Amino acid sequence: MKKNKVVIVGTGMVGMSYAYSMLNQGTCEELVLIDLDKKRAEGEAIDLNHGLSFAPRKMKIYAGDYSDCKDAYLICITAGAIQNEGETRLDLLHKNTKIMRSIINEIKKSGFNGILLIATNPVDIMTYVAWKLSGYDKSKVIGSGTTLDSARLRYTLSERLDVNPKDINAYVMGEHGDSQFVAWSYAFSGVQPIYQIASRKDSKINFSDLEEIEDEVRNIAYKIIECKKSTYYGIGMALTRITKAVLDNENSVLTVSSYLNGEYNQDDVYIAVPSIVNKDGVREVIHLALENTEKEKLDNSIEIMKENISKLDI
Ligand SMILES: NC(=O)C1=CN([C@@H]2O[C@H](COP(=O)(O)OP(=O)(O)OC[C@H]3O[C@@H](n4cnc5c(N)ncnc54)[C@H](O)[C@@H]3O)[C@@H](O)[C@H]2O)C=CC1
Ligand SMILES: CC(=O)C(=O)O
Repeated sequence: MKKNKVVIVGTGMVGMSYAYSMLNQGTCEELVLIDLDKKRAEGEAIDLNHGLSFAPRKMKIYAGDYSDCKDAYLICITAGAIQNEGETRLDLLHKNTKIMRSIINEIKKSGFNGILLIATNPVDIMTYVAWKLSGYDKSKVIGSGTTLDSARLRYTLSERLDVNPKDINAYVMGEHGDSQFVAWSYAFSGVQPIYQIASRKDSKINFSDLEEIEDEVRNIAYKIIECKKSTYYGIGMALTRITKAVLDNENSVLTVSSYLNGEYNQDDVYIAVPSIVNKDGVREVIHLALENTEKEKLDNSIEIMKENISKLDI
């Protein structure tokens, strides 16, 4: 296995935003692009290569096929249908399960033995599907989960509080979808709990603002889709962040879709919870002592995931 080789399956808007972000950050040494539309992947590879003189490191970028998966360290699947205006991510369930099945079959045939990162929606369920069909280790199959939503939350809070988003430690948990929620009891601006900030009379935010922010973060993808049909830069950078955590063996805390095996008193489901990510994938699921209402929201998300999984023939 090559330690710095990444394959992207799906060179649409999400796949290419991810590739462009990795090129700009110098995240890997070798990058392979695979798509059903081979010509598209070929054109994207040529275009990216023309940016190499401006990139922070040398990279080998080319359009390939599934035989290139064999020695890759990480494969990210970004192939799949997108939501039409008004559709939820869950509306993509059957279409994208079919696509996922065909891709996983090919990846398995290649002899791949690395980390599988899923972005295709509905991402928590697609991660479960990828795991189930591949038979790979639970910890080596990861979904992007609410990494993007947590970044949206950090940005929104940073704007309201006028604090660098990097200093906001706050997490969106549960489904990457309509039932997601913010774990406010674990949200901090620097060293200050957000609850404490919201309870101060002279504060920039109050408790009703927190509800508004949570709602905004939950629904912002719908607004982007209404404005420009799909979202891709944010997820491209979120996927780069996760990839870096794996390739650099970072042990970083990210809200990826992780397999629950007793944590939060739940099992046999992938859902977004803070997890420690390193070279082995998810090293550890962090089991937070959530407030009762937060735990109910997590359970609700999990119920929705399980109900939808039960509709699938996998
Ligand atoms: N997890 C997250 O936070 C986010 C997930 N997404 C999801 O990412 C997925 C991709 O979105 P976009 O890139 O905008 O779509 P897109 O339509 O721009 O690209 C999809 C690509 O997948 C390819 N493809 C389809 N079936 C394939 C197969 N069997 N094998 C190989 N390639 C195949 C298509 O040829 C196309 O190039 C969607 O499901 C979308 O909902 C989008 C944004 C955020
Ligand atoms: C489309 C999508 O899943 C997002 O932007 O959150």
